[in-house]
Amino acid sequence: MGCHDLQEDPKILGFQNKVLLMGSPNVGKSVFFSALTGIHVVSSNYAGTTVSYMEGKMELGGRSYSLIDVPGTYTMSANSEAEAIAVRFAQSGPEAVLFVLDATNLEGGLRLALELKEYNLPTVYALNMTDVAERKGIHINVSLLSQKLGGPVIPTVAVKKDGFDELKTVLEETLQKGSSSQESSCGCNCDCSGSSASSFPDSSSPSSSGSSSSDSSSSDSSSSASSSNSCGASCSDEEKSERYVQYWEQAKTLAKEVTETKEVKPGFLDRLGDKMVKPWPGIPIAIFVIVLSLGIVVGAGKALRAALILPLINNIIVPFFQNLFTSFIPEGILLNVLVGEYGIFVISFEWILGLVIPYVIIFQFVFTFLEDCGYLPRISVLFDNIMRKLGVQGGSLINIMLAFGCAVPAIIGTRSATTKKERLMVTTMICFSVPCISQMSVLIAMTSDYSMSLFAAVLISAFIIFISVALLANKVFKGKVDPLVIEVPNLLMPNRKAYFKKLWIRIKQFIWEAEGPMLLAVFIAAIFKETGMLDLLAVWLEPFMVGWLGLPGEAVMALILGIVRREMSVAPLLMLHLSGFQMYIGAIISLLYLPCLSVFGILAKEFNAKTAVGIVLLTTVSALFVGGVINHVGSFIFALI
Ligand SMILES: Nc1nc2c(ncn2[C@@H]2O[C@H](COP(=O)(O)OP(=O)(O)OP(=O)(O)O)[C@@H](O)[C@H]2O)c(=O)[nH]1
Ligand SMILES: [Mg+2]
Repeated sequence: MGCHDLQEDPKILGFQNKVLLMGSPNVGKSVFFSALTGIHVVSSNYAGTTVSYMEGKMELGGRSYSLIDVPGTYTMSANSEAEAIAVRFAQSGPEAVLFVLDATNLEGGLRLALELKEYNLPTVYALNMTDVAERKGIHINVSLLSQKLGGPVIPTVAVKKDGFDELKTVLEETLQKGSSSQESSCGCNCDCSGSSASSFPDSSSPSSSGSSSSDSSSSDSSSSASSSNSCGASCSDEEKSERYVQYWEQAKTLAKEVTETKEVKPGFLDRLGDKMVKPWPGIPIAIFVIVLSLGIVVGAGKALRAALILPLINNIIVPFFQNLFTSFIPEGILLNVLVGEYGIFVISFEWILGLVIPYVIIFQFVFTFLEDCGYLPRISVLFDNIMRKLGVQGGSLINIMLAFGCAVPAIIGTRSATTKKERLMVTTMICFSVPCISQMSVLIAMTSDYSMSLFAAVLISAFIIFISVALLANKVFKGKVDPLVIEVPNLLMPNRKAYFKKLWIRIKQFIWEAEGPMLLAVFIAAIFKETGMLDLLAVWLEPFMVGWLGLPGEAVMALILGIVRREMSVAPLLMLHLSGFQMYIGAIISLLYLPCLSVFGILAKEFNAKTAVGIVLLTTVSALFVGGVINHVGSFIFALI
């Protein structure tokens, strides 16, 4: 069964000498991956950071292996797309598994470890987070655990690479042994009758068997009625849930047997972490954290811009290029395209370096900290009830928060959603009403330079739009939303080195990925303005722009550039000396307006072209409709007072 399904997945089968990094979500797999392959992948302190797999080369004992960072899973029953990938890899004939256990939550990891034993794969266990376990007074009897699991167990602190030398040696030995004894490449070896418990050495005879001890003659797909591609999923639903309960029971017993917990007074972080998930004082703390984060981004971004970046642009960079080009290019269109009002060498600095970069950098500082300390899942738990009323789980808040950074990883992150409805709902909410930080930066500059209350009005409106979109989408999308299953991680002080590395990678990635499209938008703007095309278009579209939206005709530039990048749907408005009310209309249109080209691409890839086109049409129409309605209602009210 399983092996047949894999033929459809040549990419997964294609990797040579696979070693799988597996385990529950948020146990540190990606930190192992980065350390063992030298490839940096994002790791964050919440479940579901890795939703697709990563492959990297790892050298051990003179041989090269493909190390695969498999998405974290709670079970092998393929409940989400991320779990389905894990199942497919387990069935793809890997040479070995490096299974990461979290020492502070052994039971959950063991449940999955026992289930994975059905696949008969040579396995090395890394008992990670032993630093946090120690802080909590948790002591684990490593040799007993190793006996019970029938495979080597190595204690580690991944963020400090503690235990890695031993881990590599043991993994190398296991791989050598495995390559001489491995027979089958499809290890699926489960027994729906419940005797799969035999894959777990009996606790009364701890040393009796190893990871390859399970009964290889037990049933395979022939016993199955189901067509799912998971080993365990070949059983009927009833059998599956029986097996699930069985594994829980075994994991619970085993965890109890090997764990000794000393009473230690919980430290400050543990106490704070517990308090943060209770409505009191969790909700006031959450409001404080959100307001403080916003305050830091707005305040520090504005300060950085005013004190450093604007003087640099206005006094040094732009005059330099103006002098340079005027010295050898005669007055005319070419000079204007380069250094005129909308010149490429003027607005690329003013918009990209002056408006976007300062806020993006500070946002990443704050967000990466919240991500790595483990606060985001706490917000998810806290607001689960409210989010559920809107039609999604609290857990989806993590992806929604991620979208403030950029919608692209957030939409990819929705792969961890357990139902199609949840995925569609969250994606729609992100596309319609969550501004990315680039767009926010320009909104902050545009509205707060005018008045802080205008900025507050835009934020409140964005919140109302968010709720309305969710309620509407909840009616439109049929299906169910599963209850929240989220593991609240330990509250950690982020590891300084890992934090700065991730920050640097994110900023570099932003500049690398956003720079091209931003420059393209700047180029289009310069050509449109300086060749007179903008004026023509402005006259042509005047009835719509002025009559319906209440904006000057030239504001059409914002609508054109907004197709390329979201922040460019606001930046051109800065040049137009708008009134406060017009700025508000422009801000709301930009909030609702179509997502940028990259988002369009990812929607087409993750869903299909129809969904992508549908979202683009709906966002555009609703932005222009709502903008016009605000203009007319507002003008009517102003006329009355
Ligand atoms: N204190 C401490 N933190 C760790 C250790 N190992 C990993 N972490 C942190 O734990 C968090 C989770 O690590 P990840 O590597 O993202 O976990 P993952 O298993 O890849 O998670 P998913 O991709 O969600 O399945 C990160 O914030 C890491 O920095 C450790 O041994 N000690
Ligand atoms: Mg990961």
